[in-house]
Amino acid sequence: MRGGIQICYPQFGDCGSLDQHGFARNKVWVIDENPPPLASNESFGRSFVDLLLKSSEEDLKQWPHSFEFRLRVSLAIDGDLTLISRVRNINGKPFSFSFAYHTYLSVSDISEVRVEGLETLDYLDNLSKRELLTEQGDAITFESEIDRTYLRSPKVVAVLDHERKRTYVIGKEGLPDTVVWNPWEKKSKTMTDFGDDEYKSMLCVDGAALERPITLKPGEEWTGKLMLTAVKSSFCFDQLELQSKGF
Ligand SMILES: O=P(O)(O)OC[C@H]1O[C@H](O)[C@H](O)[C@@H](O)[C@@H]1O
Repeated sequence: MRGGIQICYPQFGDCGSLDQHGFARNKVWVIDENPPPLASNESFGRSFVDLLLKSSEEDLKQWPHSFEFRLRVSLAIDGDLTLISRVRNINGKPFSFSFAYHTYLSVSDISEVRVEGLETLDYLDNLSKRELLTEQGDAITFESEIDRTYLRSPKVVAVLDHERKRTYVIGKEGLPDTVVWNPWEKKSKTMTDFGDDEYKSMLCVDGAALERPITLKPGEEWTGKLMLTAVKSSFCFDQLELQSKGF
């Protein structure tokens, strides 16, 4: 599966016994025809759909933990997209999982893109057996394959696309980590569902909970929220303005 925002649950990557990124992204989710309403302060100019996933018999064979997963996808009139994942343990025993919103962003030219907000952070380099390193640059730019998990990253990260004069602002809650991935030329050629040159016009920046898996006791619920907005690049990476947008 390529593109969009994939739900990686209950496992991210290959860190576990399940298939890469867990089973949720390969499932048919059910629309909740009667979802709880949006809070009154959130409902103006906003549409939403609630998608539900429960463990099937087949899932329980590979991952024996019953859960209820409610994904609320809501779109505001100005184009802001919010995804809220709620996972509830309906099992008799605690369970743990990792999670990511594997978010494909369309960019004009990856060589002209920079990511701000992750500088000076520690990261696990997935290209080097998850070695723990520290980001040195002022911002992240791209000139080769990258596959990193930035640890304890801030609530807001910005992806600046200079050529398109557009900045993606990615806000997150309940998701301590951020994955940055671009397969670059060599790996793209090995991916059968990905064009050889498609790496030039994409970047994945994923809000995630990876370093410390989430543990839920019976009856407990976890919430992880992602907010994605595109603004003109004249936009200043300014916390006050972000706060006014609800980040
Ligand atoms: O090819 P997929 O299973 O969709 O995974 C695509 C990529 O997802 C994440 O970004 C991982 O960090 C990468 O290691 C992986 O290659």
